[in-house]
Amino acid sequence: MTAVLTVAMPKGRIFEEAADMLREAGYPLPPEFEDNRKLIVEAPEAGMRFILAKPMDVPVYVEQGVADVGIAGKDVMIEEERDVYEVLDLKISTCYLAVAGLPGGIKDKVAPKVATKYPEAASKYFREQGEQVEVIKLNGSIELAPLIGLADRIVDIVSSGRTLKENGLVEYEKIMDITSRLIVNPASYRLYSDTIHTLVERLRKVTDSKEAAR
Ligand SMILES: Nc1ncnc2c1ncn2[C@@H]1O[C@H](COP(=O)(O)OP(=O)(O)OP(=O)(O)O)[C@@H](O)[C@H]1O
Ligand SMILES: O=P(O)(O)OC[C@H]1O[C@H](OP(=O)(O)OP(=O)(O)O)[C@H](O)[C@@H]1O
Repeated sequence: MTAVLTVAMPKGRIFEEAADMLREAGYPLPPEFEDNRKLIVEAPEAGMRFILAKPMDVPVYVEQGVADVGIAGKDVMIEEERDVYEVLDLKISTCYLAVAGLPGGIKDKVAPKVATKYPEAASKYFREQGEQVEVIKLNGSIELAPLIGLADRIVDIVSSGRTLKENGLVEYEKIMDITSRLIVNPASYRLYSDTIHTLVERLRKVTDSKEAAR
């Protein structure tokens, strides 16, 4: 039997690309899907029910089992480390996580301050590099921190590189490439294995055909 899946969708940047991809995969979403402020949207023809969440919260809904599947950036996955299965790289919302700061930033400072929206990911990265840093958590406008002396470096997402450039900052090192992932609640994966398997395979076809067209 085909189950109705509850899907945790990230509001914001990823939303549109993810919705387009689901449509391409053959899941008809209502035309008003994109332009209302409802947080729960039924899509019976797709056999889905969507909950629209803050990107950072998507793995929480999926881990807790109130959503069967979800779409989350790899940045969110490494920051949150939730008990969910990451089953497919959707290859959308491409960007990367990097260390940046002022040009010629002091490299040999003891325990430099690092401002970031990703304290766990940043701490892990510097630990692996064998470098001691003091991590300062911010919620946005990360590029401000080195400009006003709050931090020596930042760990943040880079996409076009425009924000760094326009604020006179430079990239020191790339940490990792980021794309969005399809994630699944482990119990749902067992309970609704056929429906979830079909979803994964259909989405995989879309990513593969996009890859082939490149
Ligand atoms: N230039 C970018 N900046 C930030 N995130 C990006 C960028 N490009 C792609 N992404 C992806 O989009 C996700 C963030 O989306 P979005 O900016 O809508 O959410 P947010 O960070 O919670 O924003 P806000 O706090 O402003 O609501 C990230 O998890 C990342 O995977
Ligand atoms: O390389 P770019 O294309 O310039 O994109 C990167 C910028 O976009 C994000 O910020 P966002 O717009 O989400 O604002 P925020 O500062 O509120 O997080 C990110 O934190 C960078 O600041």
